[in-house]
Amino acid sequence: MSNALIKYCGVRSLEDLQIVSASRADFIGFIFAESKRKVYPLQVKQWLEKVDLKGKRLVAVFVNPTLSEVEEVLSNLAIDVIQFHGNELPELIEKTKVAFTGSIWKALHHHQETLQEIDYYKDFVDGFVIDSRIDGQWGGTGVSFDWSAVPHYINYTASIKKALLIAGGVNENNIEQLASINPPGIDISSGIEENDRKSKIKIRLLEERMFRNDKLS
Ligand SMILES: O=C(O)c1ccccc1N[C@@H]1O[C@H](COP(=O)(O)O)[C@@H](O)[C@H]1O
Repeated sequence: MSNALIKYCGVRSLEDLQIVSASRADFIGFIFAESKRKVYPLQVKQWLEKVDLKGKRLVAVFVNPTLSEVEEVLSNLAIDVIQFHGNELPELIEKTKVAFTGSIWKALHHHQETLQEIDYYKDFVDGFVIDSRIDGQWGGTGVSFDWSAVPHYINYTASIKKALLIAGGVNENNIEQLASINPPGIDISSGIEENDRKSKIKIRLLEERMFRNDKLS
């Protein structure tokens, strides 16, 4: 059984939103950055008026935004978490906190010095998303990193009392392997898509496998 929180990210249509709202996700993410998954605040606002989120929390994902881009999203949408997925500086994070009382997560790419990067950001954010490092791309790559490093991230973020989500290439075929390492959170975008749309079938398979032994525990 897994206790991991789930974030389904990269919702880019009303249909995607309806599908993930009916899932077991805890968080729903929208990409406000250059990506095939990019969405706009007013568009998302219209979708949200038509869908019951069933208590799921909303995450706004940015890549090196200006403060006014962040403010535009916050003024239109009831965002619970901001995820900074670029190389944002602590100054921007601090300015964001003036108008935002929700949680802030910093996404970092897995490499030799990611634990030092966690240290650098730890006083400014509430949690971390660890994603794969792929040249020329910030996220949404569909590529996993070497999960033998995940226990180090779990132990370190627990010791500093920060949230942790593992991202990058998670799908219905490898979810059991990742869930068995017990990360506190799992973040998925490409792995629940079919032809650039969120897939009910992939989500059902992934959740069946992730929570396979729930009834036995
Ligand atoms: O999903 C995107 O298009 C994206 C673009 C720019 C920055 C972050 C993006 N998504 C984040 O990437 C991981 C999930 O990636 P994957 O597709 O499951 O491998 C997750 O943190 C998303 O928030």
